[in-house]
Amino acid sequence: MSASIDKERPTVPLWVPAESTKEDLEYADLPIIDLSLPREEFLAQVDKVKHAMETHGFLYCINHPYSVDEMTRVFSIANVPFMEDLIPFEEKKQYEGTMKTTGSYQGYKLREYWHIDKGVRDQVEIYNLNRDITKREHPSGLRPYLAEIQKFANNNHYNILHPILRLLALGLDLPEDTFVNIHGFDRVGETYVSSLCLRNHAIALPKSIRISYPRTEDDESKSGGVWLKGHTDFGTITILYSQPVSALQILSPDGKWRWIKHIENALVINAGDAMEFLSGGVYRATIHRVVQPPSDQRNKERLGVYYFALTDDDVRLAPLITAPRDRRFENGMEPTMEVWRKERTSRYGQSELKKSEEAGKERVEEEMIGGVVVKHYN
Ligand SMILES: O=C(O)CCC(=O)C(=O)O
Ligand SMILES: [Fe+2]
Repeated sequence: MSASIDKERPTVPLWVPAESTKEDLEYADLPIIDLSLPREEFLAQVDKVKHAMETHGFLYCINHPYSVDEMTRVFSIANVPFMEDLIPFEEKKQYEGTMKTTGSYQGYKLREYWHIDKGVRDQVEIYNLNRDITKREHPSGLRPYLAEIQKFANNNHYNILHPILRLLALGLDLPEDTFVNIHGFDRVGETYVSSLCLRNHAIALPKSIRISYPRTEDDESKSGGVWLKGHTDFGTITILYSQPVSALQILSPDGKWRWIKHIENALVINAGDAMEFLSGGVYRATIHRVVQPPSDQRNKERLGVYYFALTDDDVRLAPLITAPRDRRFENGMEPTMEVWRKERTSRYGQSELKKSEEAGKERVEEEMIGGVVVKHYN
């Protein structure tokens, strides 16, 4: 719904997404889960979810509670943190996150904070809010929309995350609410509502401020067109609202990178480290990355909306099943969610990485976190 139709909501500059690519890309073939089915039919999708999470670690969900028009409004609000005429750079600096010192991801991640490869730094801007939006103050330009963002967080938590967690628990023959019980909305923890903006062209704004976030051809070639290095997410489940600028790729079990196809108003769901640990390695935290879009979308802005779910901070990331396939930590040595997220957050894109010594894996870099090898892929 355009802001002007709804009289009760504050107006917001309309976000107009790019058109989908016409290029014939090699897409990952992922199953689709329907969130709108009645309970019995919904739960009958368990085998499909289990298989997807065991192999790809990714799947799509359709029929989530927000309509296409409501999502246009959400994307428009998600773009506000990146609009320099609403939130100038000086104010952004004031709300910059303290990832490195506190391991918390709330606030801005400004451009060029991460190292990608060969001295090339990222051009990605992120604004993260805790699911409880009152935890921190937000830039003035975003304040008119906070009630809607809070509603969006609640909706993600109860109407998307929890139903998926039920299927994932049943897929491990655990009681249905096993994962739901450790993802309390009101518990201490850091699930994030996140918007992420990758601008790859110069835009002219009023007041003749020119903001240009282009990557030079030299940067593109040094980093092999990688905008966000291959990584696993560190939480349990990531909910990503499908958007039309193709750039997300997953590393398939056969070692090939495949593109994620845009499906109108669908969600792309993936498992992260914490889900892999809790499921004893049954569900895979799949490596994914963001690369330069296909040629017909190269000059388009790319705006993403996400809900990054983590368990409650005090949960120990030990396998919940009696016969784990894979144990990443020694029995009893598993970190809590709080320790894992802080370590991962403070080190991501900052720490020294070591080139992998495995043959044929020269583009893989590694670091040790809590006794576990974390890999980064270019
Ligand atoms: O923007 C995307 O498509 C994925 C971003 C991502 O992987 C992340 O922020 O963890
Ligand atoms: Fe990710």
